[in-house]
Amino acid sequence: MAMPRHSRTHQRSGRPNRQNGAKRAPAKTAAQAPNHAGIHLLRDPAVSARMVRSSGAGPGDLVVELGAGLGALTGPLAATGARVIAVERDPRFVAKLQRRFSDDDGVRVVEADARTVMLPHRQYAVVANIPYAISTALLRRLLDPEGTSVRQADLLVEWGFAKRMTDTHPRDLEVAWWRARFELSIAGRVGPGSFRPAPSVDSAHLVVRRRTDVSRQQARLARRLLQDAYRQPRRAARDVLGAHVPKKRAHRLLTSTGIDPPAAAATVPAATWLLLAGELSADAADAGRSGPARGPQPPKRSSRARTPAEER
Ligand SMILES: C[S@@+](CC[C@H](N)C(=O)[O-])C[C@H]1O[C@@H](n2cnc3c(N)ncnc32)[C@H](O)[C@@H]1O
Repeated sequence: MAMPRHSRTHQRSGRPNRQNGAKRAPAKTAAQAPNHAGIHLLRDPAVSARMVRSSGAGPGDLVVELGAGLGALTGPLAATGARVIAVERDPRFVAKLQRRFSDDDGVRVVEADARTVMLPHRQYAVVANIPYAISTALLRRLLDPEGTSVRQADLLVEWGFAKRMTDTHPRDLEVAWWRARFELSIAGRVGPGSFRPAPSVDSAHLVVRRRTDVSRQQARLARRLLQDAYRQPRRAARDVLGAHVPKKRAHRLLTSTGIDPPAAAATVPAATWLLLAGELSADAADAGRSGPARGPQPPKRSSRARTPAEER
């Protein structure tokens, strides 16, 4: 990413808004009153250390830190020997970061909005204690299939948000689709005492890892199945799958994954649709075709749905 050591790539809006780092809940007491418009800085070095360790950052790696603040994560990240691009929107923090890391060639401070800053083309990791208000926007940005080459993201987000992202039955198609290509998991719960000032809700260390066990074709098929299932949640699972393979095959595949074929599509976990997409992808490969199987099928290998690991 060709950015100057300190580049002002985007104008700040100038509007006083809660996206400027607010951990959502308004302060209730003077002692809790947020500095810098509600920004909750990380003050627990154990949390920073866990996040940095989890990111796998090391020499030769490129890490983008979004919302670097005063550098609670930037410092430990730089200590791993990784190259760090610290993105921060607030010029007051930018100035402090620049002073703190002026002698460190491995850290580049960029004054920009994390939602629009140019992201690297080469593979990179993200580590961030991001404002709750922009969690969705950032995930959308980072996990855009066309967009970026993010390998892993370690994020501090609101606990409830992390639960929604890792739910067996994601409420939103978009989240289900992210989960077909990335593993989203909660690595730990982080209490308000880990931040200054303390927010009024718990946070989660959310880990997002690009899946290496899902082929492009499987992901494409999973998207189609998920779209159908989310758009017609009451439609029978066998009919959703039956739009892509003959009915008998759909029946067998669903049964082998423990799904009752007439069950409503909405009751099938997102992970199962991904598994089924793997089966369709294998069918297409077996048939020597590039697209999903549509017409009558050759004799089946096995009615047992293979796990993504077996697909490799
Ligand atoms: C919750 S604080 C975390 C700061 C620091 N990473 C830490 O853990 O102590 C969020 C930081 O993100 C910055 N920020 C807020 N909105 C941003 C945006 N859209 N783009 C870049 N930085 C932003 C804030 O100025 C603040 O420094």
